[in-house]
Amino acid sequence: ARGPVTPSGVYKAGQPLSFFLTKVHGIENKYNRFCTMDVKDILSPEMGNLTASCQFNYMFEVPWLMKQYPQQFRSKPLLLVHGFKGANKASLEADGAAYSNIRFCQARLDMPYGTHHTKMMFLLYDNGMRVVVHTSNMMEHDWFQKTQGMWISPLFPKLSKPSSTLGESPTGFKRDLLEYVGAYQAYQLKDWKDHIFHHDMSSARVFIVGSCPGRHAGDKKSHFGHMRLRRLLHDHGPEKELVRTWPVLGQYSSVGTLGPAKESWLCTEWLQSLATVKGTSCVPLMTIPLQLIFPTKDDVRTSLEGYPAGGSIPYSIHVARKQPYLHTFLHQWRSEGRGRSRAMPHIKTYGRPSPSGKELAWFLVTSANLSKAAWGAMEKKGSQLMIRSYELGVLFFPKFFEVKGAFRTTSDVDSIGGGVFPLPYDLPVTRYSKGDKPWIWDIAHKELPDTNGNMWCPP
Ligand SMILES: O=C(O)CCC(=O)Nc1ccc(C(=O)O)c(C(=O)O)c1
Repeated sequence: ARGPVTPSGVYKAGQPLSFFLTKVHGIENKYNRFCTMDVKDILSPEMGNLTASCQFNYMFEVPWLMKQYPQQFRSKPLLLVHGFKGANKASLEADGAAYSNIRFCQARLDMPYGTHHTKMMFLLYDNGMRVVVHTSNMMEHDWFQKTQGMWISPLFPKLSKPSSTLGESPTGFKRDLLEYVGAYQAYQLKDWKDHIFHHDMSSARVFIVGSCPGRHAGDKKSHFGHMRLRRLLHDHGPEKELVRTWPVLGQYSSVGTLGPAKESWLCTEWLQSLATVKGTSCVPLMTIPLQLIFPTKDDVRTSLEGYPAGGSIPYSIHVARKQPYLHTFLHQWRSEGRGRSRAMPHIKTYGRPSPSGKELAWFLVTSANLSKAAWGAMEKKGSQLMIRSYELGVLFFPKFFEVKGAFRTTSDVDSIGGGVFPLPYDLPVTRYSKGDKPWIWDIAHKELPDTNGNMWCPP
């Protein structure tokens, strides 16, 4: 099947879920034809006549980023929202100084060890606005041979006058996006808050799941991080009976320190949130299979990029050796259906698949890795949630896409379409083989050469 080939054709074919993977260079065309978009496709005039944009991200290669915009859009106002301080901030601002249309907003990071991880685009057109929530840094390597994900909003039409209530979606998208942007308390974001006020976002069918640094207590405790996900699953999640034996799935590209035992945070507080079902979080956690997908050393070694792919999978030996229990939950990166087994994951996704993997009760694509910094950790006997980083994701529930019960899924590119959820990887998952080790970026890997015939000798 030839399938759509223009950016707007591919975008339309991906509706209404609008969940895309980035184009992977160097693989067969068929794997880049459906539900895939490249950065230049997102910024194409076919998606709208751009008048201004805002890029929230962690890492920016400014000259490369400017070249991704069509020539006629390169002079439009561009705001870069980052979390850099000191020399890194000075270096980024120096890169931007060459472009008179670029302005900066430094996100405040008051908690130690926090990062501005959120990856989001605001695209303002002459006839509306679009929001993109994704997982790629604004640098060439992130859009070349990795598996990355994105949700691209519908075109939100302009309202005749600004409103915080008009233009609200069934999922509260406009209110939640405004709350997230408001959390920066940054004057440079005022114009973009006004643009959000000025647009009709009623067609958004996903929920915002964000994190922002701070100690969130009272009713704010459920506005961010894993407690936000717990609240949304409680209000809109699957029926307890449907998913009683279904695993909780986590897939990510980095891991923080999670504590000395699985009971410290992973299989208590965090799993409690992800295992929440409609109406209750009181589920017997011991009965819930936890399946974590994280690339093995060999997945990285034999990947399209070879060992250098591991430069974006920053799992440190100092963290890994403190938590050997984590390795009992690990599964390989497999994406035969999407042609991406060798395109290492920088995408982060979480969900509730059936044991066969043919059904899915909910799905989250987000910037959040498996870390307390990203998801938050309870303090003061669970009265407050402490989050260190900015993160952003969008959550898909079947009922908001007129699907009864669970999504039917596929990772086979030939059966994408018709309301089936296009998975980034193959389900059911594949356990680590005997002898498989998780990828660790700060130790040498010299037993076997990678795709390019090189070894990995970190400094
Ligand atoms: O912070 C932690 O939990 C441990 C260290 C770490 O994970 N750092 C990091 C920084 C930037 C990015 C990014 O690419 O934005 C990513 C990522 O996305 O994997 C990860």
